[in-house]
Amino acid sequence: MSTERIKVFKFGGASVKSAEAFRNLARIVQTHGGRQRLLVVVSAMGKTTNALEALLGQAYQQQDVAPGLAELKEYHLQVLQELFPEQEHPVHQRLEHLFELLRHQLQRIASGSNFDKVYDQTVSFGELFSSAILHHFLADQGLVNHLIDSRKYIQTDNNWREGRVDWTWTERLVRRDLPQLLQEGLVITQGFLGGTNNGLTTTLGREGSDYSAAIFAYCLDAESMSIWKDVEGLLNADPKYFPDTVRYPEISYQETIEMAYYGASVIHPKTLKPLATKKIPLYVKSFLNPEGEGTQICDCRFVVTAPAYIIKERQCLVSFGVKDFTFISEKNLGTIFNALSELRIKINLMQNSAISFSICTDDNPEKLQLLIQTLRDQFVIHYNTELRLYTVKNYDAASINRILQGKRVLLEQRTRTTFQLVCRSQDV
Ligand SMILES: Nc1ncnc2c1ncn2[C@@H]1O[C@H](COP(=O)(O)OP(=O)(O)O)[C@@H](O)[C@H]1O
Ligand SMILES: N[C@@H](CC(=O)OP(=O)(O)O)C(=O)O
Repeated sequence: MSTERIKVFKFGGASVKSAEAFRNLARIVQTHGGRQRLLVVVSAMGKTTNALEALLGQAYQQQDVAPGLAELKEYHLQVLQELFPEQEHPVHQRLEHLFELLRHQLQRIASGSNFDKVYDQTVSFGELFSSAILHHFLADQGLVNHLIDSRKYIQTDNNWREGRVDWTWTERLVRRDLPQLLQEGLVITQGFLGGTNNGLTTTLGREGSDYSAAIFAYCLDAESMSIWKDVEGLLNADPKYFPDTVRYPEISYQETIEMAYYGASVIHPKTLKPLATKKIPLYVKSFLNPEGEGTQICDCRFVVTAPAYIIKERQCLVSFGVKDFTFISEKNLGTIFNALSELRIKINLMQNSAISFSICTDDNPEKLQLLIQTLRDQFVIHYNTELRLYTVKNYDAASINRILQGKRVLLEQRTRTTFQLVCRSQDV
């Protein structure tokens, strides 16, 4: 069966946050997608994943989850009520059932259990809710669609909260079933979720639905993938921080991978590799202005039109000093890197001097305490939190001046193309 003309659309939390958002999504599918050969990947509604994380935290500490659960259910039921006013509609029963499963799941959580494993079994409900709603809503709009369970297709190991994809199995399963289903109509599935070979749920990392869509696009040799966002495309900065952004009409995979790596939250960093491998173009489009040109990310030569500004919030700067006035040696560095790798702590920036070594990393208090416990006998460790990491790609004098203005710099680094600095979050 030919898989040539399949397209993949991904809709994030913002594009399914309300009943009106679901209606808008259906219009986009009708106008820009079509009735067949389109795979739609959907994230949890609005901030549902955050709400589920909070519920999980309460359940883990044996606190009462009832009020939070009721609030989350109420949010979903309100949207449901607007989209499906008739009470006999099967979607109502389906959502009731899913919320009952979630309630049981939260009840079962024991305080000593493997937190990361339980996380995946719990936080995954957001996408199960949204995909069930979308499946029924599109069907009611006359858009024939199959709802598939992405946990049965995206196969991962049990690296909880950041499942590593088994590409061979995933490709085999996707190619076995989906081309046929895609000939018959649309296929709807959940972003963010994977499954292990013994039937447990995994997740692919926060905001990982872009990556899910790219995995399906890769396995189906898709013609293109489009991610529908609340911005006009890939911009040179996050408009939530910068009032004067410009859109890149076309940009290379390489440039975008680097932006995502440095923290441009518009695209999950793992998304680009599968697409670049098969040269599948990625369109970043606005669900608020679907006719807009958006951005095409492809195998092109990028001509720099504006420096890119990237901000990573909630950073922590940790410095390791030797205790005996000897220098930081390769052996010392080896010890530090081993501990970081064991604890899965990612380095966002690093720098060494004669007697100390510093890293900038995402602020995670639990992991930081474990790191200190592991290394405190060998190093003097100091840390600062509530920091921000700024990166300017393709910088010039004006962009550096702009970033430096009003900041007390804790650490600064530059290469030929990239300027980075760490400063306090309150220095704006
Ligand atoms: N360089 C950038 N270009 C466009 N948007 C950006 C950029 N950097 C960060 N963003 C932010 O990404 C947001 C969209 O991504 P995200 O919230 O993850 O979407 P969704 O969850 O709906 O998929 C925008 O609202 C914007 O604030
Ligand atoms: N719902 C998950 C996965 C995701 O990708 O969401 P979004 O597309 O809304 O960023 C999260 O919030 O992490």
